[in-house]
Amino acid sequence: IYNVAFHPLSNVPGPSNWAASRIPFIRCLLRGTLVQDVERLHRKYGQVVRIAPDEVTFAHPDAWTEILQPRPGRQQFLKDALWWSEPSPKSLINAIDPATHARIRKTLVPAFTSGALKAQEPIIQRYVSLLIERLRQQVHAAEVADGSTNGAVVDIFPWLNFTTFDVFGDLGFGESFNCLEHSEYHPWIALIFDNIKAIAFVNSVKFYPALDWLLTRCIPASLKKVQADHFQQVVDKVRRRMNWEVTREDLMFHTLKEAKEGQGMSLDEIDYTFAALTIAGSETTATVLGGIVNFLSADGARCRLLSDEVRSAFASEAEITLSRVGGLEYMNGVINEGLRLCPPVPWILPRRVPAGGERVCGVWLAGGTAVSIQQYVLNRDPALFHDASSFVPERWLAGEDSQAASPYASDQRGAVQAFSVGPRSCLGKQLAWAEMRLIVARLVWAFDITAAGRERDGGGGGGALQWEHLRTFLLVEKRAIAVRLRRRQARAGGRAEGGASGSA
Ligand code: HEM
Repeated sequence: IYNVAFHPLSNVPGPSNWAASRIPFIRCLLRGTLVQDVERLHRKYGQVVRIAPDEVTFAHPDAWTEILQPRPGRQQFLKDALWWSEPSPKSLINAIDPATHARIRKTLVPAFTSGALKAQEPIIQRYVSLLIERLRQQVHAAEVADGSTNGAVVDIFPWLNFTTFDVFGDLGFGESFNCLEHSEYHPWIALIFDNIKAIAFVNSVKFYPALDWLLTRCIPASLKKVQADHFQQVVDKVRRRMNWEVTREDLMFHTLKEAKEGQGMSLDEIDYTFAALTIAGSETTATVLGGIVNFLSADGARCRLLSDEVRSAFASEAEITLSRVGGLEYMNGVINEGLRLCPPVPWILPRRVPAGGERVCGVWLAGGTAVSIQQYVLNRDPALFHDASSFVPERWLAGEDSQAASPYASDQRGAVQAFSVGPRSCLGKQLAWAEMRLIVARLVWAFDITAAGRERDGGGGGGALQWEHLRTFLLVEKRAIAVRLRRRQARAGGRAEGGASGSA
């Protein structure tokens, strides 16, 4: 009764059972449906909703700057210790203290500049070429088997994951995970999603400190062992990388250089940071790519627009380089639309309102209140985007926001911040864009892509897979995206693949 009627947050809109206890939140978190359930609450109660006794969540464009962007005269909203605290030592991602975070981030920044990315391009290209080669082999094998030219049906999600993990393995540790080489998940990677799911479960226990001790002891020994083995593999990789005299400037180069000089990160911090980076730098990019392929495969007209743009921009596959793909306007629209509808971090985990309280999006909140941002919900808000749940790359094209006649003129493009903003925003944004551009361009250069099957429960959304049905356990759970890949066919005035040089 106190939480609902007398608590300082009792004036914030929201369902009374969520305001009364954490239980509805935890139930949805453990079911993996929190994002969809909170979306229903936002549509009913508005852009600011109380989703727990001490948490208010925002699907409001101003929340990005008001919560995450430090401003003069205002204290910073720090990451909520409940989600990011011990037992692990500090890493870039879980460091809460701004000075610790800034020290770790400063060490890593040189590895993520445009100059560094240029030097990393040959490594990224190598794995994108291997991806295309493996997919071509599948098409060839299927066509030989059934004596047709119908191509092959492929679940594309694992292949995208293989590529982003192999790229990160090479860039981060100097050794690929060899997923593409062996056409299967490295056993360590196969466990990552279970590990993330486990974190969601463990965190739900932390809401009840009195039970925490007991429930933590209920976590099966086998799960604890999986987590320990997982981490040990990163430690082994870091140690191997440290013993190599590598001159190329990969992601660990500057970190190790500073560590040798007794600066930057401690060994523990390096281990934990690179363990977190392996997931942050691979799962995320693969999710957006999966979303893009899913939507395009179900929309022949838009897929053709994209492949026409790519195929007419380059005379050969070898010409598809980072410096040249950046200028493809329709492709940029496709990727932006993928980031809008399929954000791999669908909700930004809570920050705490600083002591003394602050106003956020017009609502006064007491110090210590947890505040989170629902970017999946925000990006699909019909009040902010015309035809909000449809995949429409055109909304991002130059001029659409200034032509009064365009249905997308009033779209709030700035509300989409898939990489977040402020000092904790994504460090790998440029690397992610580079991978997405090269992979999307090379896929539509090489193949005509169509959806191979649609979910039987169908209805709305578009794509072989209904994105709205995917569960979230901090990150988005992956399900099969069955697409038919055919070697590209010549269109009027165009070239068939035989005319393209530089095969992978
Ligand atoms: C499309 C791909 C990606 C998206 C949409 C994305 C999104 C995000 C978001 C939303 C955050 C902030 C999370 C929070 O504040 O709770 C974040 C943080 C981060 N991301 Fe990404 N990410 C992507 C790819 C990558 C890649 C490729 C890397 C590196 C290899 C990377 C490294 C990081 C790191 C290190 C942080 C933590 C930064 C800090 O706390 O200072 N991400 N990312």
